[in-house]
Amino acid sequence: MFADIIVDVSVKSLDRPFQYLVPEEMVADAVIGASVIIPFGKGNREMKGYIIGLSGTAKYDIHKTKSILRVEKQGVVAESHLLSLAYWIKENFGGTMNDAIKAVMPVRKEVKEKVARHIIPALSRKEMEQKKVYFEQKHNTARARILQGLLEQKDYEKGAPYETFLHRFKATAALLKGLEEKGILKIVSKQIYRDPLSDNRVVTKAKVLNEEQRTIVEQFITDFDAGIRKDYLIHGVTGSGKTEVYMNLIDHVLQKGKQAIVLIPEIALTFQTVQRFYGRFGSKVSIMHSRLSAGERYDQFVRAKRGEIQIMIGPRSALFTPFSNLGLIVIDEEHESSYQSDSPPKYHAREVAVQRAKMLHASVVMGSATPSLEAYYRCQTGEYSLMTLTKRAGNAQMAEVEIADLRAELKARNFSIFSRRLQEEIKVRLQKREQIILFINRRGYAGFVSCRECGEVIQCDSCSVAMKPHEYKGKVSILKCHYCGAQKQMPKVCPACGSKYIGTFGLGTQQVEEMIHKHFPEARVLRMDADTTSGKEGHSRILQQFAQQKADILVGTQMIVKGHDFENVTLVGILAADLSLNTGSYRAAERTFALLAQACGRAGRGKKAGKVILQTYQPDHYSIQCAAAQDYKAFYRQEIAKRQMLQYPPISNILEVLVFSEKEEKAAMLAEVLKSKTISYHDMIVLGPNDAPIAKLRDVYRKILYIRSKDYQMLCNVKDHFEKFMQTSHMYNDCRITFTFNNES
Ligand SMILES: Nc1ncnc2c1ncn2[C@@H]1O[C@H](COP(=O)(O)OP(=O)(O)OP(=O)(O)O)[C@@H](O)[C@H]1O
Ligand SMILES: [Zn+2]
Ligand SMILES: [Zn+2]
Repeated sequence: MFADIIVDVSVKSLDRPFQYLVPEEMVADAVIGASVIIPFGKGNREMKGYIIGLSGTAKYDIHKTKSILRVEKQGVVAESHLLSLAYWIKENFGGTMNDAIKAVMPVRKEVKEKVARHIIPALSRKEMEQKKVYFEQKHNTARARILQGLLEQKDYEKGAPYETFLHRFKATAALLKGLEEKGILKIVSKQIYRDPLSDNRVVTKAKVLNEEQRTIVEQFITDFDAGIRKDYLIHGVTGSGKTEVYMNLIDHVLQKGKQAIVLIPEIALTFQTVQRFYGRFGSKVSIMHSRLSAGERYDQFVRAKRGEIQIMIGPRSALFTPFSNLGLIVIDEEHESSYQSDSPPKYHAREVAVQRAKMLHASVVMGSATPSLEAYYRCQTGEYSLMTLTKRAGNAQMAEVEIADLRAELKARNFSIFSRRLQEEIKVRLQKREQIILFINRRGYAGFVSCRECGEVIQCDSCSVAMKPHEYKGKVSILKCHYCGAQKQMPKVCPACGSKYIGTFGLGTQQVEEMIHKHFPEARVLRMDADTTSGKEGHSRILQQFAQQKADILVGTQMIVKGHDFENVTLVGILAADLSLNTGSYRAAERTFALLAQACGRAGRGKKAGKVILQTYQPDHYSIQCAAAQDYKAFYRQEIAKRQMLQYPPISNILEVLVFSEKEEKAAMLAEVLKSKTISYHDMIVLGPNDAPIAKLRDVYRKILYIRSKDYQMLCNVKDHFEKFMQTSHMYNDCRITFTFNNES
């Protein structure tokens, strides 16, 4: 037998299968997905590889075909469908096959499987009792004691650890072995897993669903039981009880003997969310997150593969949990940009989930209060099925939102970062001992030029995105569009109103904390940003303190708007709502709307009514207006029209090609060469090459090309074409390229 093997190196020139002979004694273990050690290259260096195919015929001279040295038995063998999925990822998102295999396989570095011995009864309880009495009558106290020990166990069938018998019941190895030989008990080896969920489980009962929730659950169940699998999108306003719906769907899928994966953004993976699933499903659930060690993560995959858990919760990577009978993939907060991988293969979890579900005849349920334009657009075209939750669950009302116009504050000579209305409201809440969240929109911090008097932002005339200031000798002199490369001089006065209050500015969390202490010295403040959350549990520690009402005000960046549920929060202040409108990305309006609508959704989730003050320099912008009205559909209509006009995704597709080299001329030259190769393709718009937004990183220069086409497959062809070129042209050996399709950030 012969095996096709991918070598474990992410080098483009080795990115093809190599054929090896499978020695007779390894045939049983050399299955597709197994990892193997092979002699590679002229020196026959021992390398690791993965079997991706098997066949009976040799492709090359059989006398020259080398043999596999050994099959690594430790570890999970990737399901063969996961390998097909890896291939699909490579084809659709770029990167090497090795990168893709790595993405779908659990890490197995530094893994030592812990094995412990366990004693289980080999007789029924009744027989065991009779045997015990028999030994007692024979005055064989040691044996009787051990049998008594087995009978005492809470769960008789499960027995107890070997050690327990040695210590508590004073057994000896010989004694236990003797009893095993007599067929009274069994000594088994069990693998010990690291379980990331602690045992302090609070059991939570399922809630009685409201009508909207029930409708969704019923529709899903009807489809599911009829064998219909679909990709659904639940558009449910903040606090509408989506999580409760997911749990009911999962419950049904589990009852049908299938398993479920729940994707949630890493940042939302707090004790709160996990506790809800754990409370409902107990030990059927496992989690995956970046703070687990490689070994712990690996263990979770092993448990899934052996059928010991039925639900896996985690970020992107949990998508590849090797369940044997997957029925459902839930993607919570579907709009989150963290679902796109930022290292090769730069796949999008939404697309991969849909593909994996298709391969396994499973359903996908996405949910969001602010769906991505992609997902909602696909509901319009009929690709996804739309389901909606229009009301907050359990009687809570949507918060009332007020816009505070910062231009007017400036006119009234209020130079504070808090508008007058926000100051009033903070005072009231502090008096009432209700809690406050102050949210600073730090996306796009200081990365654009705007007017403090009229709110005008300097934009590129042809791309409709904010232009990026470029510093020269510590001063901003020119502005550049990073899509098309257009340049403008830094204006001295505002082109719209003539004001001289024009420039770059931003706001930090620390600064806000200081201002609170100045304005409201009695307030207890918690700050949540990259500095305060660096520790292992920093994140959840702060949230927990706030939930226990140990502070009046929580100040933070985007990380505080994600899916948290604090019932005593009645005021949310959004300090610089429009900063993120100006990141220079075509997704800026979408990101801003989502961030603001989610932030508004944090207020008034309990019995008390909520209020939001949204401070902005651009009160008329549709992102701000629609977020304040918490009107997703109105936002979608305007945004999709803009995407249509400018041919941005989801109407069209954008392939971003990054070219890296330590020599700037070399990177620029390669980018030009690649651009020239696109001439043979039709209906394609190529922008650039330009400096990438980060033009130089760790002494490596980065040039960027944007290629737009309505036809995704055509962009994949271009990618293949570029990859082939890179493999064959030695001139650019010192350069590297990566691809990103329809960038999410
Ligand atoms: N049927 C119900 N009856 C009573 N309370 C409910 C019901 N469903 C959900 N809830 C409660 O409503 C609150 C909001 O629910 P949940 O967090 O699931 O909403 P969500 O849609 O996920 O919100 P977000 O998108 O803002 O994170 C929770 O406290 C939840 O326990
Ligand atoms: Zn102006
Ligand atoms: Zn431009």
